[in-house]
Parts: sequence; structure tokens; C-alpha cells
Amino acid sequence: MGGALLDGWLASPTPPRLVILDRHRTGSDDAITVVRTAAEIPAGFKPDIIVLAVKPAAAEIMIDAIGKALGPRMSNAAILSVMAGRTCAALSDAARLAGADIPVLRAMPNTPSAVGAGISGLYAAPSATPEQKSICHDLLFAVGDVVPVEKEADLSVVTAISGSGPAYVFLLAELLEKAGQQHGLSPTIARRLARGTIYGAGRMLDDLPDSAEDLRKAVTSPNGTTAAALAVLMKSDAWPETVPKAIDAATKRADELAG
Ligand SMILES: NC(=O)C1=CN([C@@H]2O[C@H](COP(=O)(O)OP(=O)(O)OC[C@H]3O[C@@H](n4cnc5c(N)ncnc54)[C@H](OP(=O)(O)O)[C@@H]3O)[C@@H](O)[C@H]2O)C=CC1
Ligand SMILES: O=C(O)[C@@H]1CCC=N1
Repeated sequence: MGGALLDGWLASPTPPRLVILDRHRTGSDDAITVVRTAAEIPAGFKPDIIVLAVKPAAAEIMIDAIGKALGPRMSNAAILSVMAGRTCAALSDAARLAGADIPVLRAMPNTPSAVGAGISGLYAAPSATPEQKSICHDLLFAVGDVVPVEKEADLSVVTAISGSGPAYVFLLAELLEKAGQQHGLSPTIARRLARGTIYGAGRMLDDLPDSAEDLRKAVTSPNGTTAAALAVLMKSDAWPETVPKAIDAATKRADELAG
């Protein structure tokens, strides 16, 4: 996810000044300084925002390493976590243990951020300053839309819908492609049709004021092909039951990750 955000920031018209801590990436340039370990963070660098995009289990280790490396230079920063689950309180505790009593903001972005088409939920702990909220909002807005949420607990369902959501759409693309091939289309044609359809439907959802339901109905001719397919997909034990179940499972998992 960190890589997706980075791609989006680097492609944005006014990239922020970035120091990237990444064990694999090499090559600093004019736009970014890349370091392999926290100890290599440049001596004069005093971050406004520390973006954490590691797996939730690595959060405390990272905060500790960054705290040790930055020392007092961390004291005016805020943490922006994109990790599923991990709460502001847990991350604040980790920062305090690392020597910095600093605010935490939590975002739940998604991978379309890599192409500037992300959408992120954003929650700010009450201790975050208006300026820190504004910088984090702008960082996320540089790679797509931003939806502020008032309650931290809402980030679990945000994670289930939009954080994980691209995977559901990619699964649909996979299944459409496969079904096309099973009906004799070449892999290339099946892939173009599946992807082009999802792209076009996404554009309509984004560009037009109509509801998703109205757009669906407009495709569905009486007694036609779409009606035949939707009779399968919309059976009570099919999508109307399985999609909410899937969202429940993802929301529950996000709550579990929060501990
Ligand atoms: N994937 C997604 O669509 C989304 C993910 N997220 C959140 O983003 C976070 C990362 O997920 P994701 O990008 O999928 O996971 P990845 O495993 O792809 O990325 C995690 C990165 O963190 C690095 N890392 C872990 N520990 C350390 C460490 N101690 N020092 C330096 N680097 C470290 C890993 O390096 P290495 O490979 O060397 O271990 C890896 O590059 C998660 O918390 C997830 O909840 C949020 C929204 C969407
Ligand atoms: O699967 C996950 O846990 C992360 C959070 C949202 C998307 N990927």
C-alpha cells in the first residue's frame, strides 16, 4: 500500500518532500531520499508527518526504530497510519514509549491510489492539530478522494468496503474473464471485455448522477440477457446474502486487528 501511495505522490503535480524507509527500494533522486533503515534517515530531516504502511504486527517495531533515529526531531510530527486495525491509542502508546507524545491520524486508503483514483477514509485523534489534519488530508487527496470519519470505530467498515474493495472488483474481473474463456473466447479478448466493462461501469458510476440501482435497471431489458444473469446473481442466497456476509467478515477482521 505504501508503494501505491508513493507512486501516486510522485505522479502528483506537487509531490511532498519524502524520505522513504524501504528495505528493497534503491536510488534516491531529486524527489525522494531512500533509506534502508531508520538509522540512515538524514540528520537534518524533521518530518511533519510519519506515514506508517507496514503490516500491523510490525507497527511497534517501526515506531521504536524511527523514535530512536529521530529523537527530539520526532516531537512536532504526527503519525499517519494506513494500517488496518491498529488503533490511535495503541500507536500513541508506542510513540510515547519511543519518546514522543505525538498525535496519530488513521487513514484507510486503497490501491487505486497508485493511479490517482484512490479513496481513503481519514480519522484524526482529537490531539491532532488543524494543520496536521490538513496535511494528511492533502497527502491522501493527492492520490484520490478523501472521506473524513468522525468515529475511529467506523474505520473497520471503511476497511471492509473501500480498503479491501478493489480485491472484490478484481475477483469479478477474474471470474468474467474465466467465464468468457469457458465460452470459447480467447484469453486476450475475454480479458479486454472484462476489464473494459468494469472500467466503463466505474466511469458511469463516477460521472453520472444516477443511482447504481438505476444504472443497473437501464441495462436490464425485460426478459433479456441481463435479467437472465441477474436472476442468478440476485437470488436471495446469492449476492444479496453473500456480499453483506463478506463485508461482515472483513469488518470483524478489522476489529480483531485493532485488538
Ligand atoms: N494492500 C492494500 O490494499 C491495503 C493495505 N493497507 C495496510 O497497509 C499495510 C501494508 O499492507 P501491504 O502493503 O498490503 O503489505 P506489504 O507486505 O506489501 O507491505 C508492507 C511493507 O512493510 C515493510 N516492512 C515491514 N516491516 C518492516 C520493518 N521492520 N522495516 C522496514 N520495512 C518493513 C515490508 O518489507 P518486507 O517485504 O521486507 O517485509 C513491506 O515492504 C497493512 O497494515 C495494511 O493493513 C491499507 C489499505 C489497503
Ligand atoms: O487485507 C488487508 O488486511 C488490507 C487492508 C485493506 C486492504 N488490505
